[in-house]
Amino acid sequence: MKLNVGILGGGSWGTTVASLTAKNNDTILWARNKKTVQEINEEHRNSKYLPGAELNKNLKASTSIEDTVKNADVIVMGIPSQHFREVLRAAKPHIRPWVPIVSLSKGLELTTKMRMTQIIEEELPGHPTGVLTGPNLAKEIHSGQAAAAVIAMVDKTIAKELQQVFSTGLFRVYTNNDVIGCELGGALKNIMAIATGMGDGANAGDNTRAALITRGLSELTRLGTAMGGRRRTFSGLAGMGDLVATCSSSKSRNHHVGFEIGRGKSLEQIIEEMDEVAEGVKTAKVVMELAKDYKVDMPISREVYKVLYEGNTVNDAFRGLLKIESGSEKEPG
Ligand SMILES: NC(=O)C1=CN([C@@H]2O[C@H](COP(=O)(O)OP(=O)(O)OC[C@H]3O[C@@H](n4cnc5c(N)ncnc54)[C@H](OP(=O)(O)O)[C@@H]3O)[C@@H](O)[C@H]2O)C=CC1
Ligand SMILES: O=C(CO)COP(=O)(O)O
Repeated sequence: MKLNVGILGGGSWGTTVASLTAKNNDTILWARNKKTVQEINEEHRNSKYLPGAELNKNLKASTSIEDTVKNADVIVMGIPSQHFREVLRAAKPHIRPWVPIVSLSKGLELTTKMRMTQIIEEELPGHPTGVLTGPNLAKEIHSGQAAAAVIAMVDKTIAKELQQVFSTGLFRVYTNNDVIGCELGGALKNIMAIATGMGDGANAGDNTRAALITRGLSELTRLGTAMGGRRRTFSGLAGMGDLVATCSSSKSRNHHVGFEIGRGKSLEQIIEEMDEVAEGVKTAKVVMELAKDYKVDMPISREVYKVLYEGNTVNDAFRGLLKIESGSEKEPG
């Protein structure tokens, strides 16, 4: 069945997902930047975020939130987490009552510690909500490389319908009804990507990266399950899958932040030089509070936080991790 899809956010991921859904559905992408909208409509490109990528010719873009969402059968939010709520509020008066809202974002709101689907439920109660997540580096999907993702929704029937909307030949979408776990997997792995980036930038080696990924998985599983996610979810695409892709890829913005820190640059300079979002930088702050709230030990996240915000060096971080007594791998998390 062909649906009307309204996607908010013309960055690298919002544009990528819009180009995928435009293959089989009528899709409108909202971007606030007029030049981006004009370029998508006239040249089928978004050169700011996806240089060199050719977008689906059926994709239409608009600077009007109202026009993007008013006839939509599903709304997709590709807005970075710290701006998610303000854009959703702007769209709210124009959204029909029953329409499902799917988040693409992998972060937590700094001021409230909320997940994006919690924000949707708070701002638009009664709408089915979900998240599309997984190991999905936008630039690879544009180069025609195969990838798998998860659509997580509590309502299995809607999840199955949306599975069809997002799936294309090379983009394979699975369903999952653990929204909390899927959403937390995507947000928490970004901190681990900063950690492995730091190691890679400082030439720490492949063994170190593997140790960080593996212990990172146990760390994010510990917090994720304490917050209500299912353990099994963290070993799936939204957990381990995304963790492995992001922690080992120079295409990841979070890995890039860590890498440049590992090479000696300051966080301020790195952010200044970046045009795209690295969600893990803010998520690291939220996670320190969540770790306290849920009484969960998060040693890797803590060391990343200290480097980002307390002036510690990458060497301090690795020394800090090595000082911790190594327990048994059999223990929970
Ligand atoms: N890129 C990827 O590979 C993937 C990203 N994600 C997640 O998707 C989410 C979106 O990221 P991504 O597309 O990569 O981000 P980008 O940094 O590529 O783009 C950000 C987009 O958000 C817009 N934006 C920023 N601030 C505001 C605001 N205050 N109001 C309205 N629009 C705003 C930008 O508009 P403007 O250009 O006008 O500034 C731009 O369109 C993130 O949470 C990310 O973690 C998930 C999977 C893969
Ligand atoms: O989430 C992503 C891939 O799944 C994208 O990661 P970055 O935001 O670090 O680029």
